[in-house]
Amino acid sequence: MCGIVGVVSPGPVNQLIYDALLLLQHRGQDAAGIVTQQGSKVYMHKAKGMVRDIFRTRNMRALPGTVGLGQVRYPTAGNAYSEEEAQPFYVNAPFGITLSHNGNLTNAQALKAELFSTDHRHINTESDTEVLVNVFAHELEKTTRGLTLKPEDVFGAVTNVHKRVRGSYAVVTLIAGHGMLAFRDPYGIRPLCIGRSADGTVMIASESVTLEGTGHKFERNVQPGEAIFIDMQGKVHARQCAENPQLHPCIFEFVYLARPDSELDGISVYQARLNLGETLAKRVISTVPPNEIDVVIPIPESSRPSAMQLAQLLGIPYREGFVKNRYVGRTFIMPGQAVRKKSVRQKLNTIVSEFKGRNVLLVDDSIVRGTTSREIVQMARDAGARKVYLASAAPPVRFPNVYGIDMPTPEELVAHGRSIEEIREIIGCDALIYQDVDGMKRAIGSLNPKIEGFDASCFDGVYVTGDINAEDIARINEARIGQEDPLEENTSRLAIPNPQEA
Ligand SMILES: O=P(O)(O)OC[C@H]1O[C@H](OP(=O)(O)OP(=O)(O)O)[C@H](O)[C@@H]1O
Ligand SMILES: NC(=O)CC[C@H](N)C(=O)O
Ligand SMILES: [Mg+2]
Repeated sequence: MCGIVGVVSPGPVNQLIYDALLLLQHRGQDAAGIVTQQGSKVYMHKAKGMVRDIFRTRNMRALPGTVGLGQVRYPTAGNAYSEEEAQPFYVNAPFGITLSHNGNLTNAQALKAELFSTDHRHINTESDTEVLVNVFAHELEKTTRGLTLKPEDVFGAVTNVHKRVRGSYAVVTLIAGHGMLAFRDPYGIRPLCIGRSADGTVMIASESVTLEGTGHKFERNVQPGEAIFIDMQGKVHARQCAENPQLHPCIFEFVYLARPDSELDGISVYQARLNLGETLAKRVISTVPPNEIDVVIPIPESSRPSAMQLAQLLGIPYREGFVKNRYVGRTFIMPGQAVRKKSVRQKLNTIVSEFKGRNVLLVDDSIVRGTTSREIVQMARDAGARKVYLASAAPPVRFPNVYGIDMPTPEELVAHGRSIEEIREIIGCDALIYQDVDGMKRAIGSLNPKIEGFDASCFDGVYVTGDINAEDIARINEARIGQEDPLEENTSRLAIPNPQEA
């Protein structure tokens, strides 16, 4: 789940894209990049790190032009350590194309071989995005004649991309001298929306908060399979390019990935989290009598709306017991288990008086590797809690994700192949309460009946593209394992240790 943005404007776009990337930073902390175009020349700056550290004044000055793209990266293919895999990606033919991608291609390796043997294109990194830009460039080459480019040519190329590419992809791309194109995979797994400002600037971005926060009015979501081409005059052309589009957005966006002040595919992320808290409250009652809970404490940041709603329904005080150091990023999207584990302690600290002598119910939005929960439960005990109960607003994460969330290895998921009691033992809490899969789907799906279904694969093992088997998962997993930072002593692919060893 990277964050992407594309802009066509009457004025300079460098600062606008920078501001948009700050509003997408929660979607990717490892690398960022901006590309702009002035005349027929393309300007790019990309590097590892957070947006604020990458773009200095001299870099911003070197990004002139009124059209551009930006990306914040959270790697799901290749690795976090290679600067070349930062986005956007550039290919020089045809026209000069730059592309930014949120998602993950599940047939990237097959496409890479095909690109070499059939299309005679060399792919130089392990990034699936480099594969994607080359497939698109090859298809655009085929649909265009000479130096003119018509919207039909662009739509023809996207139609062919949909035929060749599998997996999830929300994309913004710049075709030098011609305009900006955005498209979304036929299942709409990753989010993408379009908005406009009073001066006629058109912005396409991963989340609605990016549009609103930069002075653009949200117009609509890009439909699954749809392509939107904005020419250099700012005229918007749109076309459905997939044969059988179906809206199945990733449910984990609502659980954790997106900002609560965004609306994705007609659903307020905040309301989704409140609803999750409501259904979770009912499950808590059936496990722990509410009179045995003195206080409900959220695990900052993402669980707050669910915890608040749960506490209200149970009639139990909601208190802040952990203070978050705002200068430490999101731990789940950090690369490598060692850094994630260290960061939980750096990021959260207890207010001892909220725990001392109390039975506390901690609420988190999700438990994935269990890194956060194990540390947090221990911290609550160290602060003097009598009983520590833990509730998760999402069901157990039991299956790998192949669509743009970095959880490719089943063994690293604390809930994989384990009973709730076994997980409870590993986490070390006195009771563990999980949301159930249907409850989660109902809580969120009820907010937009038009949604045909969700990609909830990490919870239910059902892959919406229908073409993922154990072999694919092993291959995607292998590709990620091989990309670990050799300098990191404790890799992210460690199996969960026994409680005795922990
Ligand atoms: O079981 P784990 O592998 O630890 O992953 C789950 C945790 O990671 C996320 O928090 P994160 O710190 O990334 O971000 P947040 O501040 O938005 O909650 C999520 O909200 C859970 O707290
Ligand atoms: N999380 C994402 O969307 C990642 C995009 C792309 N697969 C990359 O690794 O750069
Ligand atoms: Mg969290």
